[in-house]
Amino acid sequence: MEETSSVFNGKLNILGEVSSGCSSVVEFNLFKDNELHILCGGSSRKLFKFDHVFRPQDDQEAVFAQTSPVMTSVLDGFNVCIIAYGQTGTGKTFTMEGTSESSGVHYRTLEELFRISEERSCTMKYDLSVSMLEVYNEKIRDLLVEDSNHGVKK
Ligand SMILES: Nc1ncnc2c1ncn2[C@@H]1O[C@H](COP(=O)(O)OP(=O)(O)OP(=O)(O)O)[C@@H](O)[C@H]1O
Repeated sequence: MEETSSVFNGKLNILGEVSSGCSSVVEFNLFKDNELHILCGGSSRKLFKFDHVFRPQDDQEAVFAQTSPVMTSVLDGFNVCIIAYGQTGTGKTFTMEGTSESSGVHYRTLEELFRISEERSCTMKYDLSVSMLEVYNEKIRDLLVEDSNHGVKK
């Protein structure tokens, strides 16, 4: 997914994917990384505010830089949940799992958790375990067993 962007009146517009006669309906405020503008036609627009909005040029490293303090807080006793939510093809798997060249949140988090637990090994002992579940069509499936119904492990 190759995108270029341009700065226009302090707003960031996505080009690239919209080069074939279409136009982007998403606009970012360059000075506020927590705002997303949806253009609704004419001069009408809707403003959504979040804790943080990633831009098209933000890579896996940028996403992990935001999420890692939350993820690693589990080692200090906090419960953490990160949910990738969105319609099909919007990049949930890419963001969470990534590719061999560009790993996502899962791999980076595990590396970081192991790194910190090693660093603290003189004073703390951590037991790390992983479970991976998919919720699809209101059914929960254990992704770490080959066939959830028969319990055959991968
Ligand atoms: N930030 C990104 N940079 C480059 N490629 C991306 C990015 N996000 C998604 N893609 C690509 O877009 C395609 C769809 O992404 P992905 O499979 O992650 O979507 P998804 O939300 O998990 O879809 P589904 O709900 O159908 O499983 C993939 O080919 C993926 O590699």
